[in-house]
Amino acid sequence: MSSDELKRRAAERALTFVTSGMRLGLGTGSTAAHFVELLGARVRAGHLDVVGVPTSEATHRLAVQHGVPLTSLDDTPELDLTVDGADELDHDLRLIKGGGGALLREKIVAAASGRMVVIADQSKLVATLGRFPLPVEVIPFGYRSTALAIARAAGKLGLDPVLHLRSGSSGSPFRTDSGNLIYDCDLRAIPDADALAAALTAIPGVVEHGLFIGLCSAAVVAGADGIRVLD
Ligand SMILES: O=C[C@H](O)[C@H](O)[C@H](O)COP(=O)(O)O
Repeated sequence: MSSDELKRRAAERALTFVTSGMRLGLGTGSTAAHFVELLGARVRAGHLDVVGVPTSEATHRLAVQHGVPLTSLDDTPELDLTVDGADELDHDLRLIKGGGGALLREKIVAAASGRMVVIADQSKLVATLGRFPLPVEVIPFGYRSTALAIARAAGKLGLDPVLHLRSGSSGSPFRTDSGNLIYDCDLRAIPDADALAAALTAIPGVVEHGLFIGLCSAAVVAGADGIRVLD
């Protein structure tokens, strides 16, 4: 079974967490896109009555396309449930997110939600976070100084945070929906995610990092042998 089919199965299962009347956070990425599409089908069929807050401009467009009614955090500052993908998750439901550059809005929306459910295919579940390069969002002012501070915080000699580039472009830096830059930090393993998260948060030019700790309450993980719900 393809990884995309597994993502869709996880998304389908996550619909069982949704009930009418819920205010939902809508994640970003290929897995979350399956959820938005399936959710839209239920809404259009009259089986669910929900409102969603998208975590990116891309998800906003997708939700409109699939007929999911939208609101904003300004109008609806508290949400019931966010369903989102992840780049990695461990068995303590700590996550790396932001491979698609949406980590800032994703974290704000997750923090405003009573529950966050992550949907993923089995390949994302790891014993120790860090195989996926950790995205760190920084403001453009002084970004090279901020990169040095990130390398120091990561405590790895020779770590070279790499500026995330636009896909398929001529090498221009990727800009987030908030106009910031992303550094990808290839750490191989993050043995103490809490300490790293605190160190990154303390750097003035860092807007947010892709470590999601204490935010995710359940994960739906789809593998070839079935679906597991971790909580
Ligand atoms: O910024 C992107 C998000 O954090 C995504 O949820 C994450 O990158 C996973 O994306 P995908 O479901 O496409 O693997």
